[in-house]
Amino acid sequence: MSTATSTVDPSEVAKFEAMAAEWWDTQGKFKPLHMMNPCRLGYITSQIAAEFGRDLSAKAPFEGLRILDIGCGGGLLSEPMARLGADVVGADAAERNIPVARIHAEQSGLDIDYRHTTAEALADAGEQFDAVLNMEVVEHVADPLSYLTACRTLLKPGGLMVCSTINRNPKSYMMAIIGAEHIMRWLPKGTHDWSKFITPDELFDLLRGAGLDPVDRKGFVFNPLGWSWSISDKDLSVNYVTASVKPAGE
Ligand SMILES: C[S@@+](CC[C@H](N)C(=O)[O-])C[C@H]1O[C@@H](n2cnc3c(N)ncnc32)[C@H](O)[C@@H]1O
Ligand SMILES: [Mg+2]
Repeated sequence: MSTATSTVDPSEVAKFEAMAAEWWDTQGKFKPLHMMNPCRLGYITSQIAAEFGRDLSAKAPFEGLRILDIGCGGGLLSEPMARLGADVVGADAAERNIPVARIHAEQSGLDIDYRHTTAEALADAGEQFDAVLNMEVVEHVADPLSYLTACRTLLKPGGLMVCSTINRNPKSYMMAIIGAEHIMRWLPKGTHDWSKFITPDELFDLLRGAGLDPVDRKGFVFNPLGWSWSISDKDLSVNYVTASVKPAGE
């Protein structure tokens, strides 16, 4: 890895190094992310289309857009962005994720630039993007404000960041830790540290502190009857997502 690694929490990254081989196993440790994917992709694509005036029914609606998937894991979000025509960089602090993501993209006939690096190192190198996907990462970093500030630097003026994480309250402890790790055993015990979860108001404050304008927030809600996820305007009690923009002219 290149230069600064200040916002990387090595113990958090080690958890993902240990699970790297399982990224594309829909029944494996990343089952919750696979189950969430249609729902979160609906949100991400509609936010990007709205910000950049794109028609999602077009053949390659994101053509000409440069998108960074920071904390890309195995590329569960990078791949659909590339399919929509975007020029995608996927970056992750866990080295073992990168070959897993690369091989899967190759097998899928997709050209994605996967790199073992950090937001800080990309920012130091002067890289800039139209959109940054920052999904389920901020609860795993050492210093959320510095990390989000690096992510802001990575956006072009007028660029969009979509950032999701997990709320911090008794219900999120029951659902994301007791439910997902201990009862369903979707994730290894200890994957999430409840104290690192962030409330939506705290995340909006952090985003503003990083110099971004938060413009939207929605909940991702798991429905155990339909075994599916949906978007909610009101229920941000466990999983949620935000959209924010870098002011133009900066
Ligand atoms: C829960 S996974 C989310 C993966 C992907 N964003 C998704 O939603 O499908 C979190 C990922 O963030 C990575 N990560 C953790 N800390 C990071 C950091 N400081 N910089 C970049 N990636 C990081 C981990 O290695 C892991 O792949
Ligand atoms: Mg997480």
